[in-house]
Amino acid sequence: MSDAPDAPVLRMEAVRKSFGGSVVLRDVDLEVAPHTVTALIGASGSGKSTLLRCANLLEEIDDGAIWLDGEEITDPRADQDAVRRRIGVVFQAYNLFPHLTVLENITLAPRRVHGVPRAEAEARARELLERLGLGGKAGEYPDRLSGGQQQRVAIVRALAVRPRLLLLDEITAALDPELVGEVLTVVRGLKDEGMTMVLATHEMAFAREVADQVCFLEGGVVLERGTAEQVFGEPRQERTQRFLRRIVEAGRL
Ligand SMILES: Nc1ncnc2c1ncn2[C@@H]1O[C@H](COP(=O)(O)OP(=O)(O)OP(=O)(O)O)[C@@H](O)[C@H]1O
Repeated sequence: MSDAPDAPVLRMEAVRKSFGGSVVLRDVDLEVAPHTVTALIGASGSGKSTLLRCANLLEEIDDGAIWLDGEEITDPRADQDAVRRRIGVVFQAYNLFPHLTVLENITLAPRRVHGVPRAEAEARARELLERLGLGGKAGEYPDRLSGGQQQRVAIVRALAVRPRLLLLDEITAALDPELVGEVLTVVRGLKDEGMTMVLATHEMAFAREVADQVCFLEGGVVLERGTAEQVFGEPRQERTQRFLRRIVEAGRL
C-alpha cells in the first residue's frame, strides 16, 4: 500500500489484451491521481470498455500490470473479490434487477457482499438517493422509472459500497438525448465531492468540461494523453485531429 496522499489510485503499466488473434490493448500506460476524473475517448472499438474491464479485473490481461492504491491487483495472489469491492462500476445498460425495488437493488451488495447491517445499508442508500434527486423512489420498481432515473439508481448502487474508484462505461449511451443531462449532472456532483473516476464517453463536450486527464485511444494504443486543454486544444497526432474534426462536424463538441 502506498501512503503518499497524491500516489495514484489506479496505475496501469504496459497492459496488453488480445481476444483470439486480435490485439485490443497494446502496452497501455495510465495513471489516475486521487480525486481526479480521467476521460477515455476514441472511436468505437478503440478499446475503452476493455480498458475499464481490465481495471476491474473483469478481463484478465495478457501482459503488463495494474495497481490499485499501490497494490498490484494483477498479481495472481491478489484477492480479486476484495479488489472488485473497492471499485464501483456503472455500465451503459443499468443492469438493475427488475423484481427488486430501488432500495433493494441498492442494498443488495452492501448487505450480502460487504456484510453491512440492513438498517445501516438502507440509511446510506436513502441518503444517496436523496443526494441524487431520487428521494421519493426507494420503493419503486425499476420499470416505473425513466432511463435517466434508472441510470442514477445504478450510480447510487455503485456508490453504496463506498468505492475507492468509480468506473463509468458509456453511461449515457443508451439514454434519450433529453435524459443525458441529468446523469452528467450527477457525475459533475461526484467530481465536486472528490470521487476518483475513469469514464469512457462519446460525450466530447462533457469530457472536455469535466476531465482532469483525457486519454485518447486508437486501435488499443494511447495516442494522446494530457489535460483536456492539451488533447482538445492542440492535439499532436494527425489521427486525433481527424477524429476531433469528425466529432465537431457532427456537432458533438
Ligand atoms: N469479449 C470479447 N471477445 C472478442 N472481442 C472483443 C471482446 N470484447 C471486446 N472485443 C473487441 O475489442 C475491440 C475493442 O472493444 P471495446 O468494447 O473495448 O471498444 P470501445 O472503444 O469501448 O468501443 P465502443 O465505443 O463502441 O464501446 C473491438 O474490436 C471489440 O470487438
